[in-house]
Amino acid sequence: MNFSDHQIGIYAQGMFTDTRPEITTNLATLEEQAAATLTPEALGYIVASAGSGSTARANRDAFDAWRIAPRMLRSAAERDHATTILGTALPAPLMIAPVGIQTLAHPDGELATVRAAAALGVPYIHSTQASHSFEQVAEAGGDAPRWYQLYWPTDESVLLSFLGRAQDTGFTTLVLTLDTTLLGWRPADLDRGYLPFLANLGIENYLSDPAFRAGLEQPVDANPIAAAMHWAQMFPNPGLNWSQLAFLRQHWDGPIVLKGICTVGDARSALEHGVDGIVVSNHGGRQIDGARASLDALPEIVDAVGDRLTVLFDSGVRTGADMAKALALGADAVLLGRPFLYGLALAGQAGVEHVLRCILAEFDLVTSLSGHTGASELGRESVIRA
Ligand SMILES: Cc1cc2nc3c(=O)[nH]c(=O)nc-3n(C[C@H](O)[C@H](O)[C@H](O)COP(=O)(O)O)c2cc1C
Ligand SMILES: CCCCC(=O)C(=O)O
Repeated sequence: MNFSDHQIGIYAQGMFTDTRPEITTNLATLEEQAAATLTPEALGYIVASAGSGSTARANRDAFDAWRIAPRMLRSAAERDHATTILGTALPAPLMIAPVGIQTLAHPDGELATVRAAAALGVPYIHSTQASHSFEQVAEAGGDAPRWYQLYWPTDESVLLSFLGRAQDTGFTTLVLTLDTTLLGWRPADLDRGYLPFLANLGIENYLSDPAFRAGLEQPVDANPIAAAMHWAQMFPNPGLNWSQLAFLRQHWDGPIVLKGICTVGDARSALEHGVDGIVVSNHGGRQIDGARASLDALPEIVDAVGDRLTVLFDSGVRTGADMAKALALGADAVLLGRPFLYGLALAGQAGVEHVLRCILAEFDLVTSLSGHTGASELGRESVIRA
């Protein structure tokens, strides 16, 4: 795939038509454009962060504190960014972060996102909170690489049912999210008394689950509120602890990744507990207001475990240059969060594709212009503290 062709295509569109592209190519300001299409509730849920927003801001500040140190005259005509992460082939070290309830952004929700993933070969990670089921996404997704993100419910029959359905429908790697055993303090939602999974949005991934349904006194359709409350009772799991990972190993036949690691100590524990990878992440600042920036945690975690664990990264990635910085600081691949959701909000599948193509094209240009022939050449010498 030649990512920079996307740039030429955009210029050519300007040459042959007098219409403006409907979605901006400025990934840094995409949020403003998407905001205009979302309801206040959806906007608050998607964009706002925990508490005062200090961690979300810190995520961005951390990117600004690193600058790319470009090198010249290095023969970067032929470039190859392809890589393989835990057995999954990627055209470049980019994946789509797990995001719940995507129908909040667009009626096609996860179906649009997985189709965009298939069109570009960029992996899609299916949230436990998805508004479409494993089965619907597997059918829509064709040959898109697909992983599954688990929120560990306290009801063991539902947990086992999720793991079984995910494996039966071809999700290859399990991502266990650690940082959301309780929902963080989110004033934008609290002020409106708004929580999507209590807002009767039909979160099909669990509403369709046979084990979940077996625990209901009335069918979902007869009493949707009771169904939502049933989920609200099994979702919080603050008792989750390291010793339970052995149980996942027994019931998941494939790689396991822990998402939400922010310290060297936890990265070492992940290694000791025999998982295959981690995602250095603070959940986009949505959980602990005041937590450190995800990018600030990355280099020391890579130094401690990077040679023995796959280290993925998210929280704050907005542009191709951000992607290059995180890879330079040692991430094996980055997860794109809110930006793809903005593309989804603006134009469904086409919008997600647009955002993925833009970030990949910009990444290709930034790395090439700074003297690299591929993502694998990015290293600490590629960046410098501002
Ligand atoms: C609206 C929304 C919903 C999310 N839902 C999930 C989820 O279901 N599971 C999960 O592990 N992370 C979820 N996340 C967190 C993302 O996977 C990712 O960690 C985060 O978006 C990265 O931060 P960024 O968007 O600022 O780059 C969600 C994020 C957003 C914005
Ligand atoms: C209950 C959490 C649902 C999705 C999520 O992870 C988020 O909103 O950040």
